[in-house]
Amino acid sequence: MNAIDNRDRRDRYAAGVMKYRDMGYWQPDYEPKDTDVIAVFRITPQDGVDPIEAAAAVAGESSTATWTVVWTDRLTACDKYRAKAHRVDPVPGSPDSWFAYIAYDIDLFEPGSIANLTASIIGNVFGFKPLKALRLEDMRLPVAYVKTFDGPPTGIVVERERLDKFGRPLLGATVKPKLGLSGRNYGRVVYEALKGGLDFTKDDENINSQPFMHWRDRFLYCMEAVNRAQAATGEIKGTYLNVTAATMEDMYERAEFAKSIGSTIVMIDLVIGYTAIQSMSKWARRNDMILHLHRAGHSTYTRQKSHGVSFRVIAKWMRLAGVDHIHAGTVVGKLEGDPATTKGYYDICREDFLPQRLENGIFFDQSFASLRKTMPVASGGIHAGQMHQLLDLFGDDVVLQFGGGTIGHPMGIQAGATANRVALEAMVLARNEGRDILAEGPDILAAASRHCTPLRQALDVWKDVTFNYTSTDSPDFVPTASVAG
Ligand SMILES: O=C(COP(=O)(O)O)[C@H](O)[C@H](O)COP(=O)(O)O
Ligand SMILES: [Mg+2]
Repeated sequence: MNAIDNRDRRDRYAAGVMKYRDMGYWQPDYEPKDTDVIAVFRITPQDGVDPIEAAAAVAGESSTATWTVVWTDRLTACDKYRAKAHRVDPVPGSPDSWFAYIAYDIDLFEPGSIANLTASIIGNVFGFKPLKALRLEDMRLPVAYVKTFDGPPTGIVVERERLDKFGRPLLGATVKPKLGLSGRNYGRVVYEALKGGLDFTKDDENINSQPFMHWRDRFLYCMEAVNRAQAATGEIKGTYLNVTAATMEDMYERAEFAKSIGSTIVMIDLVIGYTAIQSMSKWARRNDMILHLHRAGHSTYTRQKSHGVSFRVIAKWMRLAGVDHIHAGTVVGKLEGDPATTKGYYDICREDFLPQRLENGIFFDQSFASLRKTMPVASGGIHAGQMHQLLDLFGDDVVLQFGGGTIGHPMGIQAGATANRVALEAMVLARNEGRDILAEGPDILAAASRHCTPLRQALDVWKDVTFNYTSTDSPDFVPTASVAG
């Protein structure tokens, strides 16, 4: 039944409770418009709940509906404003769950607001009783909507120009231990790591302004370290100063101070929320600063296939919201990261037009309408012995970040940084010479380590360290045939 039938039926607006599919939220013949937002959810209905009714309910509750018929619908262009579930496919290998496609008219969303988009799409529906679980797998964001966002303030191309570094991944390190260092000792770590060969160091997600180190101490000692390392090496260096704080006023104060003492980059955590992220993005754009986003907290809702929001959706939202860097996984390191799924995240950050790639979890063609590109960051339990795999997986436009894998080096932080820089340059050279770095990687590293003691020591300590566990979030292929309504 389509929306027109609904309007014509006298019983459509009789008071009482009616199935969502009968209220017009299931329209199997609906052809999404180019300007529609489309979401694909993985729905796991409660036992006995029809998947089509469940899909219609998600469409209803994420757009205009409530649990009972309301006559005030008739005061609106309700056919237009109702989200339309239009396709439901079984999830292969998972008999209890279904992929439901839902189209939303663009007029349902305020331009340029992730807060508004998410208040609809992930607002009420995740707690809906007829569903055991619900996951937002992917979204098609129409060009007309993408164009209402500013996107990354700096982007990959301009970041490289400011750094004057091209043709290789950038190298970074998260300062460790995460908590407890004084400002002066913290600055020492930054200096050693940058002097030894890294491009960036960074604050960890939970370093803000604690009793052991107030933020101004950290910023001042870090910038002294950056300036000294730049002078010593003749290269541009940076350190991501985490401005995450309790209020926007505090974050602006910290960001202004970072800029005033010469930092090129500031950092925020995902936990500050979408509106705060967009505000900091506007600030970074006005102030010619690179904005680094640490995705702290994301695994609470991205990691399980059956419930939550895929990180590929968060990555799309963050490119629109406008961050220059985003943590996107390592595949080989200590944290969750299926190779195919992770490739999808990297493509979202770096492509201007991303075609549907079901094997990478990408359900839709997606144009980014010339928004600048976000630099993905590979971080979490990586070391020099994996350099061939990292370069093969991620290519050049990535920051490879070795925290423990720099600071834990047996001969010290500078040696750890040198090991990573030499391993990277040896691998880039081998790749550029046309060698098969994946197959020959260990030999290439071993050869480079003959002339670089720090690299030899790094390989001796870490070369056998791997994190081989089953991924919790791999793509499920989607059949082309849909279930008839
Ligand atoms: O502190 C680290 C890594 O330190 P180390 O290099 O010592 O393991 C970061 O918080 C993680 O990368 C976050 O994870 P993700 O990057 O997946 O968001
Ligand atoms: Mg961390």
